[in-house]
Amino acid sequence: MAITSTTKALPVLPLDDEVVLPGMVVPLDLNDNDARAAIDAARLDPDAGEHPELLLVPRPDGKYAGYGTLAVIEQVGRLRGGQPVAVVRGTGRAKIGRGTTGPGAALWVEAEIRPVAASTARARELAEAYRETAVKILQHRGAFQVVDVIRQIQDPSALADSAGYAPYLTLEQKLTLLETTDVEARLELIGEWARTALSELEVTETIRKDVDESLEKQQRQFMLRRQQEAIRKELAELDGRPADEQDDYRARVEAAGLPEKVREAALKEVDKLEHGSEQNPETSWIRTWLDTVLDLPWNERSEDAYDLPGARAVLDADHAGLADVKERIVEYLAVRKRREERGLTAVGGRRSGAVLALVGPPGVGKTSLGESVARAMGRSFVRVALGGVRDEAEIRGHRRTYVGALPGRIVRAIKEAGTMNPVVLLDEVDKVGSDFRGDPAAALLEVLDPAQNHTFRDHYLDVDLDLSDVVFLATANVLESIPGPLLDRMELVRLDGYTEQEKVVIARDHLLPRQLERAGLNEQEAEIDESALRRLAAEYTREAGVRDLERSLARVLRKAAAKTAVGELELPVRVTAENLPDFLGHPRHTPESAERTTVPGVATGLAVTGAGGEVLFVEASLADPETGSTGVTLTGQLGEVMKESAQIALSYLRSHGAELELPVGDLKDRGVHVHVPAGAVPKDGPSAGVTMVTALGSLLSGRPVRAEVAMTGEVSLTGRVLPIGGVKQKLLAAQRAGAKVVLLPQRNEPDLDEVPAEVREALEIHLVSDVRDVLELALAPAHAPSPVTVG
Ligand SMILES: Nc1ncnc2c1ncn2[C@@H]1O[C@H](COP(=O)(O)OP(=O)(O)OP(=O)(O)O)[C@@H](O)[C@H]1O
Repeated sequence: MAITSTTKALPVLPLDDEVVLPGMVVPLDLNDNDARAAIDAARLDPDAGEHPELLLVPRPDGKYAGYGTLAVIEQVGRLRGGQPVAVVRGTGRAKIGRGTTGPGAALWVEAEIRPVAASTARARELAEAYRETAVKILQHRGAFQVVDVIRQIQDPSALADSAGYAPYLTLEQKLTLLETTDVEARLELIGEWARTALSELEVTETIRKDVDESLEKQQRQFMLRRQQEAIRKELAELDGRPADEQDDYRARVEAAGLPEKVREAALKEVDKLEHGSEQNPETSWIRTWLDTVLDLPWNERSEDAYDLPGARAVLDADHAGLADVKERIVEYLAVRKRREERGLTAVGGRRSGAVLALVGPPGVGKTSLGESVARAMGRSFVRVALGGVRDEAEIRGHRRTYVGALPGRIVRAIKEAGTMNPVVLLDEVDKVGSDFRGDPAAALLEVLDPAQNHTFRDHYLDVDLDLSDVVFLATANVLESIPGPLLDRMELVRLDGYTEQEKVVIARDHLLPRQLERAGLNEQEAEIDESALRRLAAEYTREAGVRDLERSLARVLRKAAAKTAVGELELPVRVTAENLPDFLGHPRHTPESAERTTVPGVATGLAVTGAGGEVLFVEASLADPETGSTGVTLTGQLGEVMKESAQIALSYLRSHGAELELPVGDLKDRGVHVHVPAGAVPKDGPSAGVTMVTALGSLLSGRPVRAEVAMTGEVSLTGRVLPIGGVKQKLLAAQRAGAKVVLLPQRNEPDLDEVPAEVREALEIHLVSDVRDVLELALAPAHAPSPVTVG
């Protein structure tokens, strides 16, 4: 029932949510009433040939569009599931005319078929531009088969209509394409929309890529870290090491509560670790470093618990005697406490009182006093041995780039202490040397300087360490050997040594109980009475401190234990002065002055060495006249100053010998030999002056030196006796050595106050200012036999 060649009556298939353009092939669900009615109607059309036609008309929002797509039914059948479908193919555009009638239940309209105009050059141009854009879009989406299809479409109009499949077009846009019958106009529209779509696609693509990349990096890092961890664990297991959380440095650093700067530095190293391979040698350095950092007690502080009477009680409990030393320590604590209470900070040129230095011979309790201070303050205690340290790196560590680099002793001490505010005892600061490896004393200075030590930097650690809460104490044997700048920072407390009585008390109250315990004996089983202790101190040991005394006690107790074990003795054991040789053999230290000074030319001097006070003997003899030398020969490891003393002594006797009625003529044509046997090498000093003069005077006069006399003092060229140091140590030594008379420079009189009364009473002390008096007092009367017996 054709109306015109270009107008056809056709059944309408309304499309509510799609637009089908010419050229498209679409399936239609025949369960839909409208669809089935239209398909049925088309097939009922008597004019319909092999391929019945119908009109697909968009009906957005329930309103029919003005144009529809002419379509042929390609196939009607059922899907595998039994669902009835028809496949239709769009073949052209038609404008919808007035309604008409036809078979079936469908709506029939008259459709004006719009023929496709012949393509123009402009249309082809637009078509190519569009094709390019469309291909790009398809390539973006990875629809490569569709790309082939698009490339094969020749007709510009058909190409434009292929956009019906494009997912980026809205229904509205597709409808517009349907209604735009002009091919060029349609290509312009679709070209424009496609370009917009493409650029949108490209932008989203870039964004996605960016996002992907960073996401990917994070994910990859995460994954790699996990893998690395797994590998490390496996390696650890293969090596038989436990694979624990110790390996998770990141977590450990995060959990450690490090100071911010330290945390940053540590995380940087963790990063390196996580990016490095297990084989990289740096990896093990980094781990060691991280372990060191994590081992430091960054947040640990012990609560200061010192009240001053309490502190004094602790000091008293740990040490016998030392009243003045304890007082100084308590004062020091009092000042410290007051400063802390006032919140006084280190800054501001505070210099004195920073470091308490305990100076004295070995075994007088310097180290154990340090421990007591820590106990009194309720702090942890560490000892840093500085003896023989010559390398700055010992104090401050090696840079990490060194093979086998380690942190310095200060950092190690803090680690050992386990708190940031321990008492650190710098032991033997006088034995710190310096050489080409830098100056350890300079590093120590920085450690001790309150203005600098809150940001102490160890070369290895390389992060600031706050040492301002550390209490530093120092010990030294010899004051003079402490490097000057360090000495400047120190408040000195001298421990000169103990008298015999003090040693007895220390032994009874402290050393003996400790040694009994070590020997596994109790007080009932073994008793060492005071007479034995006194003899131990006097005849078995000769020292300023009590170290040998403690060792001797230990030996006595070991012997006692052994003797009881073999049945030689029965418990309880009682050790007295009399039976002491049964345990220790004969005493080793008997007074030797008597035998040494029997010949003229030997005098007993007093000196201070690193071990405390000592007696020393100066021996003089005249050289053979044949040698022709008239000078002085010195032997016995004498220092420069001692040599000068000998020269001065000689000069003095040459010029004043006659007044002293000494036959100094001998000195004119005969050389003199002065020898100081190096029993204990005294430290260099001028205090042997009087001893040298006495030895020479004795030699020239033939009068021996009185055995019970010991002396010390510098001599000037005019024969004046000048003051010397170490009076207390020297007097203690004189008493230990069994001297009865001591000659001291007059100007040292004030120093006698420090000397324990016990010692002053035991010795006959003469204060002299002229060397004549020395000779007078020291030389035995002329032509009289020297008194050989000593009290
Ligand atoms: N006054 C004292 N009271 C009780 N014990 C003491 C006293 N003096 C020293 N001692 C004990 O003597 C021993 C030696 O002391 P310590 O090791 O502290 O000596 P030191 O002066 O530090 O020696 P060094 O300079 O060689 O380190 C320690 O066991 C210490 O407890």
